Amino acid sequence: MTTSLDGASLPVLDLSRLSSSPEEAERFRTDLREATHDYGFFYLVGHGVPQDLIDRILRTARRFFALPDDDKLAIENLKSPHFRGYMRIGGELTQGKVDWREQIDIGEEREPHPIEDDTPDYWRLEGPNQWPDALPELREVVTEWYAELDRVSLTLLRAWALSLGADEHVFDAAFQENPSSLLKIVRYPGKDEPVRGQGVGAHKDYGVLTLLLVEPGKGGLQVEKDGEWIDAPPIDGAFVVNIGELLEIATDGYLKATVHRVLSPAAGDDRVSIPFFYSPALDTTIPTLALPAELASDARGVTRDPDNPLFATYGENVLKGKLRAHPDVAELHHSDLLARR
Ligand SMILES: O=C(O)CCC(=O)C(=O)O
Ligand SMILES: [Fe+2]
Repeated sequence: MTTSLDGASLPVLDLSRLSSSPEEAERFRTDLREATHDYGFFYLVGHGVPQDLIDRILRTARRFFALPDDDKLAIENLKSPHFRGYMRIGGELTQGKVDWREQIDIGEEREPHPIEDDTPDYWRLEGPNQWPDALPELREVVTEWYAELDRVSLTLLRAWALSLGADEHVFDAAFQENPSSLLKIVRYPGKDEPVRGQGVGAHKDYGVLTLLLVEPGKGGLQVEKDGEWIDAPPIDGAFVVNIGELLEIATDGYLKATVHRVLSPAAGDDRVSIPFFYSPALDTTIPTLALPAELASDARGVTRDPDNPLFATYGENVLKGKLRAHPDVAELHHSDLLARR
């Protein structure tokens, strides 16, 4: 069974069960499948990411946001055609409304992809990061974070594959060469308002799976379930994990990319969170799994929303999201794309 912890509103799964007996590993995989079929969200413990690294990345995040504006704006995302770098409060839209958060977006460190006439548009997302000169340790800790979270993510992805009756390695190829994972380090400032407003608006994540770290004690994340919002406060030492649109596509809706949002903290408070979006190469078209009959009968089909078309090619799906969320970067660097779309 899934562990239950006081106050946990979502299933809690212990990843170390996978390295216990084969029977226990099998039970873990069933729990994983059920949690992501029913909720699309769960808490992950037993993941093996050192607490010291968790503390260090949270501390470094706080130091980054405490830098003078000039240091942060030196790496503003408006300077990057690849949507990388620091975004000031008000720079982002979800469902056409302003998100009340500042953040730094960091991707895989690459050279810009060569662009010719027939190059698919999404290759524009590939390129270098912008790192803050004023905080060199950010790059060090983020590099370690990527290595740890890649490991946890691949372990989860293989467990999903097995639990869905597929080959354990069915998704491996897409993640081995040129993965395009993305890390956001986010701060939600407090706001004085009668009803808690939009920290980040209701959305689904674009990719495969998200590992979210939230500062202890900082609520605000809400997850949609049967038309209601469930609070998902952080549990010390646990990640909040959710699946993205690509796994919904891969399973014809058997697994669910669940809508979630963050409410702004109250005035005088703020909240730091660090979502890691584990993602394949931009030109990956995610394979559709042939589910065993007993699961296939529970597949709900992929969500059809005219305001949010889902694309099976990851680059298309993420470019859709970036152009929509960061219209200022899009206008500045990709006006030709906007005109064409
Ligand atoms: O900050 C959080 O807790 C969640 C952020 C999120 O959902 C996102 O950036 O996609
Ligand atoms: Fe999200």
